[in-house]
Amino acid sequence: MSLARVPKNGKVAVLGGGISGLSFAYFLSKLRPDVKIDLYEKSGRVGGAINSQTLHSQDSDILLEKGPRTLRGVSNGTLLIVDILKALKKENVIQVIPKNSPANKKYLLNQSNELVQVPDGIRTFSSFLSKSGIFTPELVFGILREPFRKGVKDGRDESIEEFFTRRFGNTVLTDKVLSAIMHGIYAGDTAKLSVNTILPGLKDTETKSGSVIRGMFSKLWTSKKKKTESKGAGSAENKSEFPESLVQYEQIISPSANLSALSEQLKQFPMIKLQGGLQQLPQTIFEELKKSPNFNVNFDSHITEVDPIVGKVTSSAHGKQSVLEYDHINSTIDSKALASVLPEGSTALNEFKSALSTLEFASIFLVNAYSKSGCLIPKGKQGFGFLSPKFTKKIDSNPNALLGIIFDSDVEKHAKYLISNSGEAPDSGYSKITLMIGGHYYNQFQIPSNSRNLKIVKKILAEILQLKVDNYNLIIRDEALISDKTLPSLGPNDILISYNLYEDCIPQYNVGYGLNKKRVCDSLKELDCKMSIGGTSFGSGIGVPDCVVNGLENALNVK
Ligand SMILES: C=Cc1c2[nH]c(c1C)Cc1[nH]c(c(CCC(=O)O)c1C)Cc1[nH]c(c(C)c1CCC(=O)O)Cc1[nH]c(c(C)c1C=C)C2
Repeated sequence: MSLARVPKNGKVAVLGGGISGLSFAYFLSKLRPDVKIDLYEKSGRVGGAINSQTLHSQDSDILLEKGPRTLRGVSNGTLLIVDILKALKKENVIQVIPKNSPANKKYLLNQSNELVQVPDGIRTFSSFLSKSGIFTPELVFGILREPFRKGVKDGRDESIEEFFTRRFGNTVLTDKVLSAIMHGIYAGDTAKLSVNTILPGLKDTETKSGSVIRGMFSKLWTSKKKKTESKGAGSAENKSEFPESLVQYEQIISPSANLSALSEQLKQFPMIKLQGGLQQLPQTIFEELKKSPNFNVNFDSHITEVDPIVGKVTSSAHGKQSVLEYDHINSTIDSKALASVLPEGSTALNEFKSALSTLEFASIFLVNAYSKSGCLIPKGKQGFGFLSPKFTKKIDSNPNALLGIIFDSDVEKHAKYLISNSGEAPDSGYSKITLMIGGHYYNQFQIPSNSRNLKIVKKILAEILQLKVDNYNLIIRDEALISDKTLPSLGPNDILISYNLYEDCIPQYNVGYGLNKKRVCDSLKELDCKMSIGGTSFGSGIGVPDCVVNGLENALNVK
């Protein structure tokens, strides 16, 4: 069965006021202004994981991003986001980081606690090879042998680590490089993350060519040949470069979007941010939704039961219970939360519940640090930030469970406005960083207490960022406990440390995820019910742009 269209003047419930729920509500309200939309949000704010907070001191306002802060420039979701902000007259907050900006430099931590730049040219490539510890006879021998190793064609899922061990005979690349990249996207473990879900291109190449290296060379050759041929023929391909959902967006919702031109423009910018914080995105969408008489939001609302067959949502807010029936429910809450409010029922419903509950999550201890005198980022290491690899299979090879650190102030200082030509922001000498700690490590040992984690933070500042911590006065804030957003005036020797523990915040696309997602989709279809699901658990991916695309697809499916 496919999802039923919402009837004229029908009613739709959206569970979760994060970017996924808001995007779905926004697109549906544009496609079907007649439909009544009720949004249920458990907290008192919109945005979910996107959470920009401002602390006010006497002489400055300090913006702290507690969740995602930048967007990939080249992605379908970013095209939608930029077009939405333009349509809602917020294009003046869009900032971009050009390709050649120092803010694009990324570093990897090596085992001697040095930051080694990820190659962006020949000079950085040779220094990366020598300093990252990957240039070993083991790796060279592994690469030379790879084209002659037998390929496996059964499509069986395996971890990234298993795949690389099978193809290259060792884990040098995964331990020292890939594990870091996976820390920087999923906070996940290469020994568990699914190669079929996360790197499907690699698996595909092996299946088609029998070898990753041979397959890559053959792809390079074919694409070069295609380019020459199309140049010679002077032909432009007719097929749209965008998926059907974006084509429909341009046709129905935003006919003046010109996504092709926008896509060409954004290709120059690998990274996008919003002046005033990424929160501007959910907030702007929310302000637009609120203008509609057909939109209603229920804050502080706890969902106690969702019946996807009848379309019933039972919730309580401020001690009052409500039971309402809908023509459609779009759930964007995490899969565990959704499973916990589904009633017991048919085999298909139980199968749906069980598939939803299987997903693992990772938790993050997130610390924003700010110094007025700019002491936090090591000299000569400006850039986006650095990632810490696993180094080896042993859990104690990264005893601080550090995943990576973002150099927020470098990104802020090099951002340019997309629309106006206001140029680079003046350097006011401050530094601001975000430490990400924990992730998959917290699934292997107990999450340390906040005080233990703060000791780890000091150790990281001293040993990796080379800061003489004892010479500074640390102003420490547990943001979950402090509601007052004012700060004392900060001096040059003060360092603000603002921390939060986010439990179970990032879904882990581990081995078996693909099959499990299929179980979720199949059982949902079999239920013949009134529910679609979005969010990061079983939506289109983990990034903000993925959530927006997923919101559009779900809205188009019921329009
Ligand atoms: C250190 C931990 C983390 C850092 N970012 C995240 C974590 C867990 C979360 C995250 N980062 C990315 C995404 C996906 C976004 C999307 O698809 O839109 C998520 C959820 C993007 C990303 N970050 C890095 C890479 C290589 C990527 C993927 C490609 C891209 O968007 O360019 C690198 C990176 N992340 C962090 C650091 C410190 C870092 C590199 C220095 C922090």
